[in-house]
Amino acid sequence: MPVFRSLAGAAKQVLLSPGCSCQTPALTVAVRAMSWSPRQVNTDASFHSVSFAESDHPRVLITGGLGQLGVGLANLLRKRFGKNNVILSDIRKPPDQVFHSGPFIYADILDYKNLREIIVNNRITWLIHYSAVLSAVGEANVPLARNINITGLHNILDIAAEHNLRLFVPSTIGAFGPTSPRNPTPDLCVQRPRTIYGVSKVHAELMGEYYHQKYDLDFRCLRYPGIISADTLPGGGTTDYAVQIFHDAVKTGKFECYLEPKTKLPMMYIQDCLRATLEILEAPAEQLTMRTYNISAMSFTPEELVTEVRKNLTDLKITYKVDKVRQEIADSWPMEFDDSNARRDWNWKHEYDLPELVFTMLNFITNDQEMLRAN
Ligand SMILES: NC(=O)c1ccc[n+]([C@@H]2O[C@H](COP(=O)([O-])OP(=O)(O)OC[C@H]3O[C@@H](n4cnc5c(N)ncnc54)[C@H](O)[C@@H]3O)[C@@H](O)[C@H]2O)c1
Ligand SMILES: C[C@@H](O)[C@H](N)C(=O)O
Repeated sequence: MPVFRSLAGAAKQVLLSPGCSCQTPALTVAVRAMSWSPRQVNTDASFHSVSFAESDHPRVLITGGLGQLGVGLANLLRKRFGKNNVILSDIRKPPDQVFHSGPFIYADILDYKNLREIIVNNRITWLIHYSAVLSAVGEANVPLARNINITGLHNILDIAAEHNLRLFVPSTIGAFGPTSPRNPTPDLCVQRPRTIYGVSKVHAELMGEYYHQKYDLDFRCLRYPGIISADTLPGGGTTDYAVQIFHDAVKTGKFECYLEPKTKLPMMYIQDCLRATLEILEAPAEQLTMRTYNISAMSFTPEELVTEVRKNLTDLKITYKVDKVRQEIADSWPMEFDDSNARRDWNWKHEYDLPELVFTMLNFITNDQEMLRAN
């Protein structure tokens, strides 16, 4: 299903998901009141209840793991740390193949007690917080985005501080806005985003850095560009067109783009994104001069992407039907991302550029289609 064509539906689906305690404004308030009470975050508290030898493999929990990025990250981390040391979680039912590929658990980030139980019972040492409502769905449902991206994040920060966890929270190019320098956008500059998604991600960056400085929380954060993957669909963002084009090109030979042809945005192939995530998580603390880094691989416009796809699928037909909301968002985001600090501090290097990305995506989706036809 083309995710970007049914944002209202997607927002509704998250709202109505079993276990998601965010159905009405009244409930929202109740959740906030309840989830505050069990916390013992004060300056005298001893958060560091259990410590693990450095040589031990980390025990990892990934929240929001059934979205575009979580399953791929779990696969990568399981190869490195062992299948049973990486627990994938979400509030949705996992597909069979995910359920059978390693530990999966129900975890609602709005339920602090449930989170604490999972962290304690599974002796979690690294928390990777992927649950979020992305930019376009967030604009369609601000209360939901505020609840998941801000209230949920507060639970995550407190639980991580309380249990001395290494915490990774991704941020985004969407954490910048129209008054930020856009070409290129450095790590440190004006950040006045105009979406609830962007506002919540700036909040996450600042809160994480504050907890690091105040409570010694091992907070690590990367600002991801738009991520492109072949086997998982994006969850309702502004950059989703750059995934959908490959599926439509292979299946139907045509694609309708909701952004203008000259809209330039930073993008990255999923494998680079997940490898960067593992690298920042493993980087020795003394190498990190900052706790929030831009990472970058390539920038392109729809027009440039189409030109590259047509080198492989010459008959691809493109039409443009601009979506006002997403166009406005894209016009306020970085065009080129300056990631020189990541390259200097922990040796970040991307592997996929535009031709490599297009080749890999088309290959994957074409093979997938052929296998489907054969079965
Ligand atoms: N995909 C991208 O292009 C991109 C770019 C920049 C940053 N990011 C960030 O990376 C992270 C992962 O992105 P993604 O694309 O996989 O997101 P996604 O939208 O595909 O998935 C988010 C997941 O969060 C889950 N979720 C919703 N409410 C929840 C709750 N109450 N408790 C637990 N889980 C809940 C959803 O079920 C969903 O599976 C997000 O924080 C996102 O902001 C993604
Ligand atoms: C860029 C990113 O955060 C996400 N893909 C979105 O468009 O919302």
